[in-house]
Amino acid sequence: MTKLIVELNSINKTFIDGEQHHCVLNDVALSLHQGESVALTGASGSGKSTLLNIIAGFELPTSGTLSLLGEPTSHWDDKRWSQFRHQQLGVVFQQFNLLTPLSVEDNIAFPLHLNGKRWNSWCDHLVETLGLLSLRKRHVETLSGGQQQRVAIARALAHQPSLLLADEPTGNLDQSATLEVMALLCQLAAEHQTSILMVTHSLECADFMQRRWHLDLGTVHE
Ligand SMILES: Nc1ncnc2c1ncn2[C@@H]1O[C@H](COP(=O)(O)OP(=O)(O)OP(=O)(O)O)[C@@H](O)[C@H]1O
Repeated sequence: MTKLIVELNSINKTFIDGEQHHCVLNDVALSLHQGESVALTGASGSGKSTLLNIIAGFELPTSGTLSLLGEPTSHWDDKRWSQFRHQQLGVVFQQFNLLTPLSVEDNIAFPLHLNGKRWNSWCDHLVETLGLLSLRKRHVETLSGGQQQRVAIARALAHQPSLLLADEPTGNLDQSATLEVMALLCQLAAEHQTSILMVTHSLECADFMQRRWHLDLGTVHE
């Protein structure tokens, strides 16, 4: 059996808004192994981003346990969370979240700096595969949406993370760019057995993933 990258047990998340208690996740139990890919689907407001935020440590569950790479996170301090995010986690956002004053190359190198690493042959491979070779020195704000999304993917994979969280990574792209970017994302993640958890509203994108988790009324159906 391959390594367990994410394990959620009896996860509950309730947001309190004044007198109102809003239960978003109800007794969620899930596991994601090394190299597996999962599409996370569900209606707007069903809790997809909340689940991603809990796995990335940006939000705490109300109750339940989260283990990452086999380690329970309940006693992790900020330093341990930062270490996990810098070394093991890659994130692709719908709005790219690139560092706009920087070039393509500097954006991709950013996670390497956080880990005390230097540009290497894997980065060259990412740049070439994602069609960014001629754009390396360009400032990211001068690029098209599709080009920026490819930079975001390169940046998320540059440090060879164990886990890639992607929130609607092709939400801003047209149909043909979506299919191309999805295929590249899967190919590159597979090269280092990176597990993927991807939020999507598109069944076409979901089909690129091996499994599907559907969130409905706080519960995940596979
Ligand atoms: N910080 C917060 N405080 C209060 N309620 C919140 C908070 N964050 C999220 N929620 C509520 O939790 C529910 C789930 O939100 P979430 O953003 O996880 O949904 P989603 O499935 O990602 O939606 P979408 O597809 O529209 O992005 C929503 O009803 C939202 O209003």
